[in-house]
Amino acid sequence: MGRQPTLYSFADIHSDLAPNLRKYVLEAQNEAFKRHGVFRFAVSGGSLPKTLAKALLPPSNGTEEDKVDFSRWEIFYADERCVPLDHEDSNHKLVQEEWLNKIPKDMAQPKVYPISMDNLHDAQETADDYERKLVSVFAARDSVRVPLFDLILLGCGPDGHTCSLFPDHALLREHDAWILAITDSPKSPAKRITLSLPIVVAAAKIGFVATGGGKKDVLKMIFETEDGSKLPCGLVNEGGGEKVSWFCDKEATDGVSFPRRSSLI
Ligand SMILES: O=C(O)[C@H](O)[C@@H](O)[C@H](O)[C@H](O)COP(=O)(O)O
Repeated sequence: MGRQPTLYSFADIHSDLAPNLRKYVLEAQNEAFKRHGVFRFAVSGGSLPKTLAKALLPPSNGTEEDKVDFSRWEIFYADERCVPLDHEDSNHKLVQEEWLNKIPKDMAQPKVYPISMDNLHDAQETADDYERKLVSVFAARDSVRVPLFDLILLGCGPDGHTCSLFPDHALLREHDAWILAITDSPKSPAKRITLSLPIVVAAAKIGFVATGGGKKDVLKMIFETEDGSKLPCGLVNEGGGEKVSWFCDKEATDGVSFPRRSSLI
């Protein structure tokens, strides 16, 4: 049981899921500050940036635990689409528009590491370039052999994909590279860059945010079936165990019998 992820189910995104997600992210931030003075955080696209903005943009309640100190945040991407960074399909553009650009200008700003799209036609070179970037940022500080993110926040696709790791794809068996290129993604656009599964499960904490009735079938599958445990989200559950938390609403967990919690506050 100790190796199981935690599944939270909230009544409402705005008044319930968002404040709990805030608490979770800030706990991860505070633990990371104690460990090494910075907070290294990776984020993906989809509906997540909007929910993250709901969680993190409201002002602090004044307590030390609730203080967001962006001056010590380093933000990375869990996955990106191979399009220019100002293209409407770009995860970086989405994260900027939904969240980062809304951080009040009189607050310290986080350091953001977008996946450079200077070499749009060569996805592998783009992946290698981001891996070199991670080597320089992480290894310089901690002399680590793998990048240990303090927190990675992910979405869950209706097919069970996460990051740009898709069901049954050969990239799920990649164990050496940190950053992977996919050129045949079943979800458009076909060319994408993604963290590899071993890097995701190495993180100190891994959070999923999955909301809406469109997620209930895949959540039932992930939490309750053998086949679901082999989907990319199921593999993160298996590899990350108790480091994994799911932030869902009641529509997404409708009919899921895996034990649920309704608050971490
Ligand atoms: O680039 C992408 O396509 C996203 O990063 C992708 O992995 C997303 O997180 C899931 O598809 C869930 O998306 P929703 O939260 O919008 O369902």
